[in-house]
Amino acid sequence: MLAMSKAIVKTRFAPSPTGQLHLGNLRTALFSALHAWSVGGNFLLRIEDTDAERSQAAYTQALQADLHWLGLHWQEGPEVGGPAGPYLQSERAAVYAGYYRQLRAGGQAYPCFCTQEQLAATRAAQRASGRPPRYPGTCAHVSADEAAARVSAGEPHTLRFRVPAGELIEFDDLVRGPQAFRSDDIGDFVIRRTDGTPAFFFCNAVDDALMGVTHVWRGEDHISNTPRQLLILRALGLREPRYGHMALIVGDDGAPLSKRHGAMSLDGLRELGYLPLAITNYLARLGHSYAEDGLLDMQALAAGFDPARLGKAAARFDRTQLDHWQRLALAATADADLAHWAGAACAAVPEARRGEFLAAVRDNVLLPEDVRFWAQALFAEPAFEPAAQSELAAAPVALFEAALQCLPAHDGDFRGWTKAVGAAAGVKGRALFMPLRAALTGHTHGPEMARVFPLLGQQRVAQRLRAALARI
Ligand SMILES: Nc1ncnc2c1ncn2[C@@H]1O[C@H](COP(=O)(O)OP(=O)(O)OP(=O)(O)O)[C@@H](O)[C@H]1O
Ligand SMILES: [Zn+2]
Repeated sequence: MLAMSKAIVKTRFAPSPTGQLHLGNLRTALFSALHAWSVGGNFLLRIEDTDAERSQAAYTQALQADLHWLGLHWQEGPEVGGPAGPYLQSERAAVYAGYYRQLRAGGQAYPCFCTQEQLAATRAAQRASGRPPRYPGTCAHVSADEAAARVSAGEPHTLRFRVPAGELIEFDDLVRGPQAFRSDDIGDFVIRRTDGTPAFFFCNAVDDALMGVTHVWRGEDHISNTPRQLLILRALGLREPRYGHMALIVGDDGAPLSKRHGAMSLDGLRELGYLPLAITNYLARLGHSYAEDGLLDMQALAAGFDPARLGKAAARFDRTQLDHWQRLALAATADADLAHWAGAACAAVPEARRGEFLAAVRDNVLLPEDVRFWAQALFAEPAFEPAAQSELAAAPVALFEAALQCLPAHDGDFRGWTKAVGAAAGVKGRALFMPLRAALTGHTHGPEMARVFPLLGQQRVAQRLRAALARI
């Protein structure tokens, strides 16, 4: 019997290690991984570190740590290896050399000896006459002999791809549908820089093909690169992946998030205390819709992922939405894991009381800075907010006197205590609870008083009641 061969989906994330990853980069990584995993395929990581000046090994390490932290573990790439390595482009020069030779042998690439100054002058002249800047083909007709002589003489040169004339380059974008570009609008472009390093168009396209990537998900900043990359692949007879160009994530200023422009990095969000589950759930809903509104783990995010649900509109980074997912992610965090998350934010709380404290405030915090706020308010000096001050001012003195009197009989028992205080002072409901909350915490909102009360302890409660009396 003939076995049906089912093509395995392979997607990839191919960042340049030139800065800390931001949410724009990470959504691309997330959707790539989710697409592969949604159909039992593989997710590959490739490091595009060909720009020696801007690339740093520390960023390569950092981006791998970021991906692991989010749960985006790749099946092929650095650390795990695979059949198509190495996965750092800086280690693939020998692979590229063979393909450069192939293009040159077929006349599809040629050395260009134009200097930066010459190229700049040409561009300026083209702009001045209203034409789009494009390489005019100066070196395209240098004879093979002359070119060889100049190369052996050590004349600096790039390698350019010879773009065929009069072709229509078409592809069906996974997000944006059918696309068509005229080859006549594309000047012969550089595929190897003067220093011998590969240009993006070239190594990115060649590696996708050699690594067996079936679907390239990337930001729409790359869409105009795609026809060039298809030309290279067609010239080399390499397999073309499908391309999907997603709308970019923009910041508050409307500009796309970018490493260069110092977008808030994942590292920055982690420092603030955002949880990986909050970030993945937030990103998965940014430009993609799920039937499910609740928090989903990576497996469920993959199961519900459908490329057909990707939107075309640019998405704006929205902290309020992120906070919504942070709230859900925090609610899903076990009590035992909260102390680690809160870290130094609990410093004001005696170590033995931290578990109890975190259990009391967990529904009232989003980030460790909020934990710090309540640690201060409950265990150090509360900073009285104006609303709390007004509550104290409006409450009868008798209320606080009764509160002090009833205290010894109801240690740690908030319900019993407030019942007794209410009866003794003749107040109930809001008029009873608000002034007590204000006196004990300095605020008119916050964690459940039934939990705060035992946490404060009789002595501190008495102190604060006396302080309240002194204030009014
Ligand atoms: N603002 C953004 N929104 C969505 N995707 C983005 C955004 N910026 C970059 N990407 C995507 O992230 C992937 C990795 O890109 P790259 O490493 O070049 O990042 P970059 O932030 O564009 O860097 P740089 O600022 O150095 O150009 C690419 O697929 C790119 O399209
Ligand atoms: Zn030239």
